[in-house]
Amino acid sequence: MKQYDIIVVGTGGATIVADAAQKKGLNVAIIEKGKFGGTCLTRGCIPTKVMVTAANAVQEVEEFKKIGINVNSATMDWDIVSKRTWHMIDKSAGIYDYYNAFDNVDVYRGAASFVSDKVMDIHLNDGSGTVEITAPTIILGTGGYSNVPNVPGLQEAGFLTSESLFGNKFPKQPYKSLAVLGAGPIGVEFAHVFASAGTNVTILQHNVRLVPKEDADMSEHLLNNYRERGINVILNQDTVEIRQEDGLKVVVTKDRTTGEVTETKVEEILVAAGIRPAVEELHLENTGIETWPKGWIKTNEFLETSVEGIYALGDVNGEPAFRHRANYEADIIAHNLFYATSEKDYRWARYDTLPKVTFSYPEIGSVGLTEAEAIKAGYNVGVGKNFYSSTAKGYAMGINPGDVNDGFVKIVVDKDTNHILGMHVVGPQASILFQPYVNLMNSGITPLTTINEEIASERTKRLREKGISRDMDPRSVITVGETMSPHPSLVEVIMWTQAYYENRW
Ligand SMILES: Cc1cc2nc3c(=O)[nH]c(=O)nc-3n(C[C@H](O)[C@H](O)[C@H](O)COP(=O)(O)OP(=O)(O)OC[C@H]3O[C@@H](n4cnc5c(N)ncnc54)[C@H](O)[C@@H]3O)c2cc1C
Ligand SMILES: NC(=O)c1ccc[n+]([C@@H]2O[C@H](COP(=O)([O-])OP(=O)(O)OC[C@H]3O[C@@H](n4cnc5c(N)ncnc54)[C@H](O)[C@@H]3O)[C@@H](O)[C@H]2O)c1
Repeated sequence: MKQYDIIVVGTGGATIVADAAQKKGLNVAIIEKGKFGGTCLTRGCIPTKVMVTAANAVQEVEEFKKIGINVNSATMDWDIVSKRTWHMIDKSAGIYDYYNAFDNVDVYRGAASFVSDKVMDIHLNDGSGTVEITAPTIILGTGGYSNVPNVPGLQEAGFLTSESLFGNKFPKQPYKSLAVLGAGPIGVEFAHVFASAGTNVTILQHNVRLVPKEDADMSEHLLNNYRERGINVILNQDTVEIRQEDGLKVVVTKDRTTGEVTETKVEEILVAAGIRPAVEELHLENTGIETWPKGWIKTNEFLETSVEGIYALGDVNGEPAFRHRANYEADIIAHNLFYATSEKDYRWARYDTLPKVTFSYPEIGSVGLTEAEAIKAGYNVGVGKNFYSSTAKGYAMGINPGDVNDGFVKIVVDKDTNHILGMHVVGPQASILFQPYVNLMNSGITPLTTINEEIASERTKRLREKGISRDMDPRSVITVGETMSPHPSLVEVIMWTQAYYENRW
């Protein structure tokens, strides 16, 4: 059995740990069963944002008239947008070559499973058999998959998920009509893309709101804008069955309150109903790794699992699923394993300053608690709102009070301390606007906060007992490097100067 210093499973965010280990000269095994680069590059953030950027341009042209620019309506050149999308997905091939070139790295194309706590079997993709390897340190960054609801007739009718859309079902031209099941970030982003490409889009959402994880005011503003531009949104629906009729697919849904039945006849169905963790193939039952009921791997603030030396990061340890969260967690693991100068210098994860962006049109950017969450948490909540139209720049952009696209900013404050609890923006460039608040909320003296107390190596117990804290000096370039910024957004242009300055990644 081949022995390594570290095994890294999955080539999304986990590659940050692999990079650090490689640079330290350790013997590294990287295992990937699918496309190198993981979800974000090959079927998630990057291809969707290439398409969303084109869709944004189509919508922005419509707004030019308001500021005195006469142009014809824009149309999307599907072939060019598709080529640009696949140009990014195909970058995956270079990642294998990159890692394979290092003498101290072995790259395995196959699915990893646990034989016991520190021993893994790799079922090689080429069918040549299995390889057994071991290491004292194992990093699990296996991500997640689309959750496909059990709806009668769905499998028979056929459907898309983000995996198959960016796989063998990528359309040669936009669909004539599309039903999107689910209106989290995936649903509303694809609805925007296809509606901008000329597809007749219907969103069928289970919840009473679009993007229900965001502040309710954001959902309402997005709903008004989607309906205004002709996207058919039907909320509060249970999907009852799918029928096939005249070569089309009929989605039968029922209002969860009134029971009213709606039939939506479309060319294609996109399922965007959340994700589940990629754990089945890992055979965690052969280890002491504990999971939550739906399979997410339990981790603590140091990203440790319940087996010492095994860490889990990114989508596989729970939601919300963001590539910048996976990167942040991987950076913490890499720091603690390879760069920390003493135990006092150890880093830990905090999630109250996690930035979130939904690349809908308009965009939504947020950090921290929603108004409802803050009230539920027992704070003495104060709220402030400001509309784009109240500023000179808003006027210059052609946004007037009362316009359906008059976006706004909502701040949620603890009135007892004046501390910012949350910041929410909906409107043009929302993905950029809220970042100063992420930096502010992430700075100051930060005490270690325990996550999942029962998961604790001896070192973790020691650090918790000591009650260490970290000085997040707001003027320090190191603090910038330890602050998350939403991916993929223009904020990264400024935030990542730190990474290049420090030669961090
Ligand atoms: C359509 C879509 C759009 C998105 N847009 C955004 C966005 O704009 N911004 C954002 O921040 N996030 C976005 N996300 C979420 C983001 O893509 C994920 O949160 C992120 O990619 C997760 O990274 P990860 O490192 O946890 O896992 P992944 O990137 O999923 O990597 C896991 C890898 O592990 C491999 N693997 C799994 N099991 C095994 C095994 N047993 N053996 C070997 N290999 C294995 C998989 O093949 C995969 O390549 C989007 C997701 C989707 C689906
Ligand atoms: N911009 C971004 O950063 C970005 C983009 C896409 C995805 N992501 C992440 O990826 C993950 C998955 O995204 P998502 O949008 O699938 O998940 P989600 O869980 O946020 O949303 C799924 C939505 O589907 C609805 N739903 C569930 N079952 C349904 C059914 N049978 N019929 C109709 N509606 C149903 C739910 O009410 C929910 O609002 C999330 O964690 C998200 O944060 C992030």
